[in-house]
Amino acid sequence: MSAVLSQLAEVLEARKGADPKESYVARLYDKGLDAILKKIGEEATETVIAAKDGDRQQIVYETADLWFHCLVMLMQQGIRPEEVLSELERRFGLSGIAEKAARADK
Ligand SMILES: N=c1c2ncn([C@@H]3O[C@H](COP(=O)(O)OP(=O)(O)OP(=O)(O)O)[C@@H](O)[C@H]3O)c2ncn1[C@@H]1O[C@H](COP(=O)(O)O)[C@@H](O)[C@H]1O
Repeated sequence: MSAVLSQLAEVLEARKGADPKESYVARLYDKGLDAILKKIGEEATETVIAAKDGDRQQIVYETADLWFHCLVMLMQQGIRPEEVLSELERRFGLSGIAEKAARADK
């Protein structure tokens, strides 16, 4: 999971120097932050609609679109996905659940 995000982040970083005519991501960077944020808003709405409809396949598809556009925003802001994953790990650690799970494994 984190490997996919890291590898995709590398591709998104490389797209900063790509031709907007040939790359969707380069086109988004070229349009700027507002265009990226607009896509996040649209994909979030589409995810909500898919969940309300209870359409399992569509929920997965739209959530992937939402996560992807959030990743584009992070990279545009110079933030690596690992920073977000570390924050989630930190919260998980704080909750004590990780520790309990590790003890149960022994
Ligand atoms: N994971 C994705 C990915 N997920 C979604 N999308 C694009 O996000 C858009 C989703 O928007 P919509 O559903 O609203 O569809 P749309 O009407 O075509 O969108 P707009 O043109 O209106 O923005 C589509 O154009 C999808 O192709 C993605 N585009 C690219 N990637 C990855 O990013 C990498 C770099 O992409 P390029 O920059 O195109 O080479 C690729 O190798 C892929 O792995």
